[in-house]
Formats: sequence, C-alpha cells, structure tokens
Amino acid sequence: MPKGFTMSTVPTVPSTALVTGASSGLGTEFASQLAARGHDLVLVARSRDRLEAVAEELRAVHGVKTHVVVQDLGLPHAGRAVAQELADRSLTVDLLVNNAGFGTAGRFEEIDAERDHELLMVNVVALVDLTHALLPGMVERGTGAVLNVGSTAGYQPSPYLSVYSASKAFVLNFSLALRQEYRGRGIRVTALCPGPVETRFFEVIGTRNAAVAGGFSTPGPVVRTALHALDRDRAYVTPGLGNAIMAHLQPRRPRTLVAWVGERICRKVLEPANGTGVPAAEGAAN
Ligand SMILES: NC(=O)C1=CN([C@@H]2O[C@H](COP(=O)(O)OP(=O)(O)OC[C@H]3O[C@@H](n4cnc5c(N)ncnc54)[C@H](OP(=O)(O)O)[C@@H]3O)[C@@H](O)[C@H]2O)C=CC1
Ligand SMILES: CC(=O)[C@H](N)C(=O)O
Repeated sequence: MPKGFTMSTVPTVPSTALVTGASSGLGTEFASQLAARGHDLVLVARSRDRLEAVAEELRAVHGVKTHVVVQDLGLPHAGRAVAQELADRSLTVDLLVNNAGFGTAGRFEEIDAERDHELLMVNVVALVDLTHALLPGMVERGTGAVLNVGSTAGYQPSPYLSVYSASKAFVLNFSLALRQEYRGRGIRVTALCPGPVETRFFEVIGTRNAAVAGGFSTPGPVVRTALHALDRDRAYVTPGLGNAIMAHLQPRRPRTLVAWVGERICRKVLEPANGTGVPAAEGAAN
C-alpha cells in the first residue's frame, strides 16, 4: 500500500508526519504506529538521545525515513524554529501531531508561575505556532491533517489543575474551530482527549492523583483510537467507555455548578501521592 492515510476517502500520497513530544509516552507511540502505517517521520522534543533511539528503531523496523529535531517548545518562537529546520532540510509535513505537553497540579498560589508560563508555551502557544507554520502548505497542496492532543481535563474547569485543564480546553475549542474552517478543503483536524494514560506525565506533574477520573489506559490503544478517529474525520475522540460517557453526557451548565463538582472531584490532587508519582508500568512504546 502506498504511504499515507488508511481510509480510501483520504488521498494516499507519500506522507510525512511530524510528532511533537515523540521522546516519550503517547508521542513515541504515535511515531511507532505512524511508522507502521508507512509514514516518514519528523520527531520533535528536547531529549536528543531518546528521539534518536526512537528514530533509529523505527527506521530499522519499518524502513521509513526519520528526522530528529531537538527543540524546546517552551521557548518563544519555537514553532518558527521548527519550521525553519523543516525548510532547511526540504521537508514537507502532511500530518502534524501536536502532542507535546505537561501538567501542573496543586493550589494555584503554590504552583511556580514560571512553570505555568512554560506549560502555556508548550501546550498552547507552540501548538498554535506549529499549526500556523504547517497548515498553509497543506491548504496549498489540498491535503493534510492536524491531530491535537487535548485531555478529558479540558471538558470542564478542573480546580487544582486549573492552568492545565484550561490549556486543554483551548486545544479542544481551537481544534473544533479549525476543523470547521477547513472542512471541505482537504484538511482534517481531530482532537484526542484521553483520560489517564500510563506515561511519564504523572512523574512530571508529580502525583498520580492528577489522574482524577477513570482507570489508567496505555498508549497503544489510545493512539490507535486517535488515528482511527482521524481516518474517519472525527472532530474529537475520547478513548475508553467511561471517559467517553463523561465527555458526552456530563452537563455543561450551570458553569458554576460544573466547577463546584470539578472541585469535589479534583481535590484528590491535594492528597499525598500514593507512591512516587511514577507510573506503575510505562507505556508499551517507552
Ligand atoms: N498521560 C496522560 O494521562 C494524559 C496525557 N495527555 C497529554 O498527552 C500529551 C503527551 O503526554 P504523555 O505522553 O502522557 O507524557 P510524557 O511526559 O510521557 O511525554 C511528554 C512529551 O512532551 C515533551 N515535552 C514536554 N515539554 C516539552 C518542551 N518544553 N519542549 C518540547 N517537548 C516537550 C516531552 O519531551 P522532552 O521531555 O524530551 O522534551 C515528551 O516527549 C500531553 O499533551 C499531555 O497533556 C492528555 C491526557 C492524559
Ligand atoms: C491528566 C490528564 O490529562 C487526564 N485526562 C486525566 O484524567 O488524568
């Protein structure tokens, strides 16, 4: 089968996917499943060693071309720097997976302001900047796709995860708006909104209690569900029945009541972590 998307309704052109946060967790799994589909890859994150290990393995196993771009997406103009790197290497990207991200947890006044700033730069600003950099080329070619990684945390205000959940609400709303703008122009936009997944996320945020609702999944099925949703041109997808029910059936109003309920659910974030915060089992692709 030629390289490209799997559904017959999507052009099967030779295709390069750019995955941010490809050095770990969901990003490594995205890279792996996209390589298995025949996509060449551009892998972006800060950890050169991990990116190069992923790149080498996927090149060897799947025979795809892999390119490593080491970039801190928390820096101003990181999206522009990645775009410049692509131009320097004459790389065209047809599928952008905006996956890089992290969370902060706790009482707002106790969270380091610089860390929240960095969170917004990575989860929001870099995601928008990369989309700005790559989407016009897709429009020009009449084909392309953007897959943005949100979270179930973005479906409602989540006290003690306030900046993280707001960043993911942005990702969902941005994705839905963009999708509506570009429907019928050959561009697909899908948001993946997972519940808890066994990755380094909980080590980075510092507590497994940040998994406020739903059982843990692993990267494999979550990424499979995301790519299937993209194949089917779904606006957004929430893997796992419990998570999906919450996403679709949860009342949205009154907003203050939703926030009140959110505070009851999320206050477990303030409890002492059960263990080190390190996931019991790393995802399959790590
Ligand atoms: N795990 C979960 O339960 C859930 C995760 N998500 C979302 O999934 C996405 C992936 O997270 P996940 O795989 O779980 O967590 P991981 O911590 O395993 O992976 C995070 C990835 O983001 C990259 N990243 C973080 N900060 C930066 C930065 N400043 N510049 C460049 N890259 C950066 C990391 O690379 P490096 O450190 O090498 O730079 C790493 O590759 C995130 O957006 C997260 O919010 C959503 C819902 C649930
Ligand atoms: C941390 C997350 O983003 C996740 N949706 C969760 O519920 O744990």
